[in-house]
Amino acid sequence: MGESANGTPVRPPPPESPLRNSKYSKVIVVDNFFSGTKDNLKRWMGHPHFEIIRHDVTETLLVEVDRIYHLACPASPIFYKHNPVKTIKTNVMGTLNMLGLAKRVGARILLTSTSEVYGDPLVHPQPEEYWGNVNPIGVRSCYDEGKRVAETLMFDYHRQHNISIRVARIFNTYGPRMNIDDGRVVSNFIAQALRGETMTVQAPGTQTRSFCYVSDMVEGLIKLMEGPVTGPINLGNPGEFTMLELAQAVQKLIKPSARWEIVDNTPDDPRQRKPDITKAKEILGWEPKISLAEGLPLMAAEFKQRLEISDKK
Ligand SMILES: NC(=O)c1ccc[n+]([C@@H]2O[C@H](COP(=O)([O-])OP(=O)(O)OC[C@H]3O[C@@H](n4cnc5c(N)ncnc54)[C@H](O)[C@@H]3O)[C@@H](O)[C@H]2O)c1
Ligand SMILES: O=c1ccn([C@@H]2O[C@H](COP(=O)(O)OP(=O)(O)O[C@H]3OC[C@@H](O)[C@H](O)[C@H]3O)[C@@H](O)[C@H]2O)c(=O)[nH]1
Repeated sequence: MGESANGTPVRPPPPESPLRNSKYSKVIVVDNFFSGTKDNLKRWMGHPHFEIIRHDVTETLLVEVDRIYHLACPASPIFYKHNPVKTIKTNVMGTLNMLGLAKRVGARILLTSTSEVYGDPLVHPQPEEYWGNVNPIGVRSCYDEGKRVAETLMFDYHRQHNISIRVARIFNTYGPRMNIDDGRVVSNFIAQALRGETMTVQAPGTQTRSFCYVSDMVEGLIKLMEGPVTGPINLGNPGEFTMLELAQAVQKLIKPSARWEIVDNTPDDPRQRKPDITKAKEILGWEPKISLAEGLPLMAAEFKQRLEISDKK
């Protein structure tokens, strides 16, 4: 038995499934398309080892798999606050169903938890040992308390049923193919600047976030899934920026004449956030490679294409 980051023993992987022995990996995407879109999957459609199932994870799912990346959840604050009861159901019942599936087929399961489990953190930067500062009855609770329960379920299934688990605590991640109207800050600022709209900096503007480019995140998730520890492990880019600094970076990149205004914020917005990624570096040999200055232009170029904005405009 190996030892995990938090001292929880890691059980040996379940017996080899027939899928593990096949020459190629097969991927089954399960999504109810609440905030996602099939457009992002077009290039894989028709591939013999790729399949999509329209399914809501709050319902039971019967498939044969040996790895489960459990990402399904509304993730943008405007989406998760839109139907908070559904958000918490997705976190609780969705995670229970995915754990039930993992138990039935002997699969390893990875949960994409979040930096939001640290709430409005009183420790900075945030290490995995920090228990957080979360409002249990606020407008964000459906998401942050939901993810905290999802983590609890993961570890209870691990201890009680010997399920092989991995828990990633993801910090703000961005990149091409995000929903243009997703509502999160990087996509908002880029879309607003490209459309010639005023960027909406929510008050006070001095709150900080650390932004990780999507390809770095995917690499981190795969390393965690195939690595030796259960986690929880922070995955994120430690570069820390205020929202005003982000607006300035987008202005410099897209249009010097782009403007921003300070608008009202919603309650319980964390004032600071930055991952301590010592564990990810030491245990997984992972750290992000793409800085915000490198990632923003890649995202802006793809947003331009989708918004059909030419460089001459
Ligand atoms: N991007 C980030 O900054 C970030 C940070 C921390 C954690 N996460 C987590 O990573 C995961 C992916 O986030 P994302 O940023 O790619 O968001 P996203 O909205 O692009 O992806 C979430 C996906 O889950 C699907 N979904 C939602 N509810 C579902 C349900 N009940 N059944 C089936 N599918 C459902 C959506 O349709 C969408 O395709 C989420 O679990 C999120 O909480 C993301
Ligand atoms: O238009 C906007 C949108 C957001 N913001 C600010 O930008 C900061 C980041 O907001 P986002 O909505 O992008 O994301 P948050 O950091 O609040 O939450 C995210 O955290 C990690 C994940 O789990 C989720 O993807 C999401 O909950 C906040 O301080 C918010 O007030 C703006 O200034 N303007």
